[in-house]
Amino acid sequence: MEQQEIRYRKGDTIELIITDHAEKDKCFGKTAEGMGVMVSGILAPGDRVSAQVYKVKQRYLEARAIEVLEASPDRVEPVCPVFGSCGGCKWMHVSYEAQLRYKYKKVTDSLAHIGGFENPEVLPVLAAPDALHYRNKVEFSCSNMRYLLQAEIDSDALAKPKSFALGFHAPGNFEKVLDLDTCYLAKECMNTVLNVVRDFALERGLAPYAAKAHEGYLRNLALRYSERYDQLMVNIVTSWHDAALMQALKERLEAALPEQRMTIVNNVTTRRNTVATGEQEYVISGEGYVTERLGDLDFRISANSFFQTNTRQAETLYDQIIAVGGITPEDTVYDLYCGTGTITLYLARHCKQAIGIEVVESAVRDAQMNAELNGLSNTVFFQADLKNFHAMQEALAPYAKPRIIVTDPPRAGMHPKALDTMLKLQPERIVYVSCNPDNLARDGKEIAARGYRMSSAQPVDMFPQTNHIETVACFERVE
Ligand SMILES: C[S@@+](CC[C@H](N)C(=O)[O-])C[C@H]1O[C@@H](n2cnc3c(N)ncnc32)[C@H](O)[C@@H]1O
Repeated sequence: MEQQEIRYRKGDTIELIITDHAEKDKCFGKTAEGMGVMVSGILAPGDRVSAQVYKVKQRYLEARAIEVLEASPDRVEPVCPVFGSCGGCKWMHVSYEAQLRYKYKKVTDSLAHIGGFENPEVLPVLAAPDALHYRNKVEFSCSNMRYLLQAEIDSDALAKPKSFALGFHAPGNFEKVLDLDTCYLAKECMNTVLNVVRDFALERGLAPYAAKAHEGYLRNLALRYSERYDQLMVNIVTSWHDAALMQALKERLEAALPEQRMTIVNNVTTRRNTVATGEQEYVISGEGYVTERLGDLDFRISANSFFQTNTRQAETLYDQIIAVGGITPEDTVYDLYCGTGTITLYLARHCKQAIGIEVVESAVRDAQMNAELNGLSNTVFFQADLKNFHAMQEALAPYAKPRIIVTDPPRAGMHPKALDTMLKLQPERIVYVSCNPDNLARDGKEIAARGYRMSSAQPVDMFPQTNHIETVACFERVE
């Protein structure tokens, strides 16, 4: 008898097995009849779930998970009680071993399917030594609209005021903030500060920032921690400066953390956006920056400087770059998208000349200062948009041609013009550091088409409990 085709309709409840991760925090699944489904929900490959269809496409369905009927063996109990409501961690519901497996698969799949690399040889992911409390920087937001947890909505009992929250933005919501007392990715001293600042703000009746109305005083609490020197930076971002209030808060923080080396700064901004950078900075106590050590280099990090957020894995990542770069003392090396020059300085210890290029002016200033701090005089930094890399050749002419180019672009990958100019320089080796496997694969495809062979791809896990993965890919010129 001929099998009857099943017709799916919007609103149908279906049952399916989750097979893989998909784009934008969704998962792929398949019904028993073999129909592909893109499902949203906190899911893991191996889960059997029921879901409600909300879109019927010609070749697949889109659905929202209703219930996990049978849990994947990868699942574990998340340590954070607000996991799922907070957008910070995406994969706390699966074991760390499973997270590494998923990340490995993501890099391999992207290189194969987008990059066209046949059976790409991807090395096992270098796991982070700490799966929790690894972040050296956390930015909390303050809002007059507290995001309510489902349990609170269901019970109608509000344990805290609705009109004040200090924590993380609810996923996809620029106004509402989930009030937190503990972030499991932050250091313990950061959580202490979070609670001291909240208590202080509530006691004093400080007005939380209202994003839509663009009013209120307290906007963000940005914290940085230097592991090597045990220094904490507390950056209170407000809409105006109130010296007496800052003094009182300083005393409160020092009383709560009497042993902690601490610097307190107040960044003031009148901008509409919710980014935690100020137009003006007031140093309330200490030096106004922290110093961190990577390898045998010191880096001075001020409130608004970029620095890798996982210190221990940053060292692993940079060691990988040196290991695959094959750099000799005669080499000139370019470091494209150099940020505050951390990679450039790492490279400078091994080569004759290291040249960093970066668009953000303050980052270039930090890079120059850090080169001085470490006595590395064989570095040069250019402030430029790499979209115009081709127009920089005259400025670069006094320096030797680079044998090796390191590139560490933002998530979007390299601008096509920057990629083209880099390939026209024909370095012997390109070390591509990427935080986005899809764009690494896209750019890697072009690099391979222009006469290079991908000789290694090493994923490094900088962000446990999230779906992010960093990869160091090495390309060698063959033609
Ligand atoms: C992933 S970060 C790399 C930072 C640095 N390599 C490190 O490890 O600390 C990317 C950097 O690219 C810079 N950037 C973004 N777009 C750029 C552009 N068009 N031209 C030059 N630099 C750019 C950003 O400011 C940022 O510092």
